Amino acid sequence: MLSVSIQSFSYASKAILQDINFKLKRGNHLAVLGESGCGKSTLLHLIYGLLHLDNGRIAWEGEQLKGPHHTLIPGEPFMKLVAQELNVMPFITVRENIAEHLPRLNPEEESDRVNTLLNVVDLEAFGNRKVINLSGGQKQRVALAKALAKAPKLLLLDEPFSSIDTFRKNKLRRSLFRYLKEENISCITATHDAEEALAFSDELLLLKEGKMERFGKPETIYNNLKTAYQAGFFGDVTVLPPETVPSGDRIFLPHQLTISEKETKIKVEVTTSFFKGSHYLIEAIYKGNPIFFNHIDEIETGKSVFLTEIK
Ligand SMILES: Nc1ncnc2c1ncn2[C@@H]1O[C@H](COP(=O)(O)OP(=O)(O)OP(=O)(O)O)[C@@H](O)[C@H]1O
Repeated sequence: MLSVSIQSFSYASKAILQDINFKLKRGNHLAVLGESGCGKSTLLHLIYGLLHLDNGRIAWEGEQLKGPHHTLIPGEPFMKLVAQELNVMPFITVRENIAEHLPRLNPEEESDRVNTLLNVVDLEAFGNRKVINLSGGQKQRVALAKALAKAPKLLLLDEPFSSIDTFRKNKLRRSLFRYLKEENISCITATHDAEEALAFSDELLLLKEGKMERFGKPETIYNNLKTAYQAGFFGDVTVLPPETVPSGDRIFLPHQLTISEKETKIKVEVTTSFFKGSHYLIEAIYKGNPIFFNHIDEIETGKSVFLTEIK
């Protein structure tokens, strides 16, 4: 179990993180979601032990982590951090990179281990290629495999899929998170990608300006979004005055509103239809404010329709 309790952390005099408290069970995956600059990387660096925490306590299996003032080489040995600046060696092969820190006692075992990891990151065809000749996304995958080589207990991922195309990203995420579950490796991912956070995490931490906005199960948070800021992570937000909706819920994501055949209190005028593949996102105007809902077809600009909430 990882236990994080940060009263405050500042660079110089500027407070970056405040009152962050959570626990993460062994083998569970936490996604940290927040705007750029809200402190996601700082949180990972504090946990990893690159930054010193004066006001707070970070513990693993009940034991406090001492931080950089007490260790010669920054970083706890049982953790790995895959950061935005990749820790890969360009002039050696993918296999050599992954095997770099393995104990080299049994060549056959080592080779099997490298093969397993090449499979997890879908780089089997590139094992003997020098890293310098790989794309940015392929380098990110080498860095991931390298971080997993010595079987860490906790993996910290800072935007690990940022350079990877959608097709590969989905495949890689499924394969990586399945592997982490099988191996009982805890993982914390800093991300801007709400879809990824919902699909692959056991716990979700929403950060707002360095403070904990929400912490909990993704389903619980998503089904009970309390503010427009929280909802904004997951799509275009509509805020309606309470008198317009019988349930009294005022914050809506586009899938929660639909066209009503009957007259309702929410009469809107359509301004734009955005093609989303499986449906259209419709932007409309309600009493001078934008309102968003999903619809199967495009709707003519200027058309008036009535909306109702989907229960
Ligand atoms: N070494 C540093 N010295 C001073 N301020 C810093 C330092 N590193 C980061 N900051 C500031 O701390 C804040 C949080 O930065 P951090 O990198 O943790 O954010 P982030 O949420 O990871 O952002 P992004 O999503 O853009 O990577 C930012 O305002 C940043 O400018």
